[in-house]
This record gives sequence, structure tokens and C-alpha cells, in this order.
Amino acid sequence: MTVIECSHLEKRYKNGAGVKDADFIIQENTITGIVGRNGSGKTTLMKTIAGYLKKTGGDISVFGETPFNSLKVSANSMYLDEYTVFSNALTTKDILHHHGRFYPNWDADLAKKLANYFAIPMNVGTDYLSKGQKNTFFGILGLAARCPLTIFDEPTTGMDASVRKDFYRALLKDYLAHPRTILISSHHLDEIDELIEDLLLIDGGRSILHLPIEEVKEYSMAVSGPAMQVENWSAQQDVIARLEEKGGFSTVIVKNHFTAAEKAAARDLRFTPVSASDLCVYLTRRNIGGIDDVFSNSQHG
Ligand SMILES: Nc1ncnc2c1ncn2[C@@H]1O[C@H](COP(=O)(O)OP(=O)(O)OP(=O)(O)O)[C@@H](O)[C@H]1O
Repeated sequence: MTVIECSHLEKRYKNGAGVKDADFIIQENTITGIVGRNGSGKTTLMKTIAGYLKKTGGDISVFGETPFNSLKVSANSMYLDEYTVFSNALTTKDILHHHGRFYPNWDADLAKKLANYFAIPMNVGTDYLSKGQKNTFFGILGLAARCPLTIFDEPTTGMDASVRKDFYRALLKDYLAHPRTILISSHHLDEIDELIEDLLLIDGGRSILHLPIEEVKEYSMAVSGPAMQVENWSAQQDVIARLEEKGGFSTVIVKNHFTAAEKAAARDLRFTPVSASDLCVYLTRRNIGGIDDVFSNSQHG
């Protein structure tokens, strides 16, 4: 069953930024990683899916309804980010209790065990938790609620490395036991590429790649060697990026759909796989040079 369908979706703010053209379908019971550079539109997209923001163009359907002002979408989805706010009159224990009253699939035992494992204080308001504890607590809410659609917007902000690892493991274990539709955004694709099934890459407000993560890992190849040979060989290929030439050697990133004969013709060239995370970097590169260029020839004037 389709849970989310976006067709040329737009959610533009007054300044023109936001989501400009999102086009994808997400099926029930999948974990999708949403990645993209800072400011690419991930949060805007996820908040539009959750019904927090109203689209300005195109189409969006979540559980068959336009999400903005939809009771069905709010009852069946949960959006969590680091800015989630609860009244300080409520302790963390109270918040767990109230979630149990609101979310029909709430697993109170799991929430309690996770809070205990992650050493979350239970007798304070969320303002008294550290940044990492607060986000871990929100992560626990997202897991224990077992909402049909759960949206984690950069859930591991502030978590230390071992908490991040444990959180993702808890997420995977609970998802396998209780499949539902999960969206998770992250700037660290290499941390979630074993967890997610599909990847949605956003760039400049547009969805530019939506594929199973295993296909993303096979999507491209780095081809290196003497610059002239690389140039000649790649002339007939789909080139994604050309890396800086050094000492007469160069590397191109090409789509991995060349034939065996084409590969055999590239005798002196070296083929290396490109990780999903590196591919996303190449697909969203800006042609504005590197950070070193900011400092070169300027003398700060
Ligand atoms: N309330 C707002 N009003 C105007 N522009 C906004 C607003 N919120 C976000 N934007 C702009 O919309 C664009 C997308 O922002 P968004 O927060 O969705 O990106 P993001 O991919 O989640 O970024 P990050 O990875 O840094 O969290 C950015 O250019 C941002 O400056």
C-alpha cells in the first residue's frame, strides 16, 4: 500500500526557498533515509508530509489524504526533531504516560526499558535534559509509539557515538518486530546505510534520487588513471563528477551501466566502487571550488 505520494510537490516560503519539486512514492512498511546538504529542503519536506506545513503547489497525499489539517494523518503519524517542545510542568515520566493514552500502539514497557537503558532521568521536564538525552528521549517516544508513519528528523543530534549506535540498533530491532513506515533524515548516511531500505536524496528542494539503498551502492563507479585515457574512455559515459586532476592522473565518477566490452577496453584504468555516501556528495556538488579557494589570493580583503 502506498503511504506517501508526492507529485511535483512544492512548499515554498515567501523568500522562494523550500521544496520546489518533490516527486516520489513511499510504500507501507519501509525505512527511507532522507539525505541532502544543509538547506536542501529535508525538514520542509518532512513537515509537509506530517501536515505541519501547507503545500504551495503540486500534489501530496499521505494515507490517501492531503496531510495539512488531516485528522487521519495526525492520528497516524509522528514527527520528531530536536525542537520538539513539551511543557516543563510535565516530567519525562508524565510524558511517557500521556503518550500511552494518545498512541494506540504505545509500548509502555519498551519505553520504560529504553529510558532506563539510556539513563534518562524520569522526574524532570525535558528542558532539564542535556541535548543528547533530550534527543534520545524523543527517539524513545518515536519508537514506543509505533505510529504507522514515524518521521525522525535528524534524531541523533547531540547523541554520543555509542548512543547513536544503540539507538539505530533499537530502531532496527523494533522495526523488524513491528514493521511500519519510517522516514529518517541524517547527515551521516554511512551511519544509516545498513538500516535503511530506500534512499531519497534531496538537492535544492528537488528529489533527485529515490532508490533502494543496495542499488545506490551499485549506482556508480570511480574510474582512475592517466588523465588522457580517462578523458577518452569517459567521453561516451554518463559522467556524474570529475575529480581534481593531480600529476597527470585523474578520476571520473560514472554511472555504472557500461558494458563488459567497454570495461575491457579501459585496460590501464582502475575501477573502484563508490559508497552511497560519496555518491550523494558527488551528485550534490556545487561548482564553486573548494574551501581552500575561500582563503586563496584574498588576504581577507
Ligand atoms: N520558515 C522559513 N522561512 C523561510 N525560509 C525557510 C524557512 N525554513 C527554512 N527555510 C529555507 O528553506 C530551505 C530549506 O530548509 P530546510 O530546513 O527544509 O533544509 P534542510 O535540508 O532540512 O537543512 P539542514 O540539513 O540544514 O537541516 C533553506 O534555504 C532555508 O533557509
